[in-house]
Amino acid sequence: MIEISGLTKRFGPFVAVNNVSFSVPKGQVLGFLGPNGAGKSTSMKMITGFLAMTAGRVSVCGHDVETDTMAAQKRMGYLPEGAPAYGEMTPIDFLRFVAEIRGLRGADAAAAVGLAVARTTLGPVLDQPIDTLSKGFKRRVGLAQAILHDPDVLIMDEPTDGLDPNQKHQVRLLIQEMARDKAIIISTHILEEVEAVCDRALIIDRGRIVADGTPAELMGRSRWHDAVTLSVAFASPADADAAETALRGLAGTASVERRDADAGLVDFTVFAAARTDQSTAPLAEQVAVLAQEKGWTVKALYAEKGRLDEVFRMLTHSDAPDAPAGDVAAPRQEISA
Ligand SMILES: Nc1ncnc2c1ncn2[C@@H]1O[C@H](COP(=O)(O)OP(=O)(O)OP(=O)(O)O)[C@@H](O)[C@H]1O
Repeated sequence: MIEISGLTKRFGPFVAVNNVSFSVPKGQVLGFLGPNGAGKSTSMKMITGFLAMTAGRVSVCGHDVETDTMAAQKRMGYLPEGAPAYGEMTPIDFLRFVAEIRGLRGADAAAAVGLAVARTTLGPVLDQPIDTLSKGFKRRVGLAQAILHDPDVLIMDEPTDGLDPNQKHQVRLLIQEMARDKAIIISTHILEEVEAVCDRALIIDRGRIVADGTPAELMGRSRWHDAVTLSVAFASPADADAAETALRGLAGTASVERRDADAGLVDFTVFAAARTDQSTAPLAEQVAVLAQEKGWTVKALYAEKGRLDEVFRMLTHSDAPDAPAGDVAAPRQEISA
């Protein structure tokens, strides 16, 4: 439903988005991750046709965003960053206005506005000027206008920004519910959100894609992937030393960290070696079997899927200094009408 190839944006000599290509099929929620200034909002503005691209091509439901902008925008809902414009309007007037420009009339418009209001629980503030609303309600007005015409494609720039935990949960449920028959791109800084709602994540850094995979695949790149932490009570320090040696000797172990607590309680974190042979037992199982064989008094044991924040830090930079002007996709040839 969304096809993007070679998407590039320069601001003077600065390259904000650098030769980005990906596609999103129906039914997929794609998470767009990256540090501040990575190029997420700029990409979303180009995908939705609100910012001219320097090079590349974007097609939405078969419509070229640059040459067939209106048709592409009809199929899209867009939640930009920040609050909706027209702050002096009330949410109900704003949504009726959006329904009208989306071509909805009469009962269809009323039904669409009613459904969007219900889905974003805007009922209590419908008659209050948007400027006077809390950040969370402003965000929900933006969300309501994006979903109003039930678009096939939804592009949402930090949809849960400014929402309290209950509202975040509600919006994530709404995204999951809508995902079945839409292609959705969301940008977010909240890594739990990626695990909660995204089927796939793209990490973008300094305008380039640096990772593309399911949340599980990305977590698989973490040092913490399959790591096992266990707390064991030992009668003597010598027993703890022997246990550490045994843990280090397991086939699946890459390394072991040890933290001695009071009263003979020791925490071990056993990091997993890359599992090349799938017929060997997972590390958690190897550790559990060892603990049972040795008769350790295990107080707690858990395995981790991996840590997305660690993968994010590994792949991205915390700042976005000026990118070099070279090494950029060639500008697209002008297409004559
Ligand atoms: N109109 C503009 N003129 C010059 N530079 C711009 C313009 N718009 C964006 N940029 C620059 O492009 C880079 C990417 O910005 P963008 O807003 O896309 O980042 P982002 O990934 O959305 O960041 P954030 O997470 O902070 O929202 C930034 O360095 C930004 O300063």
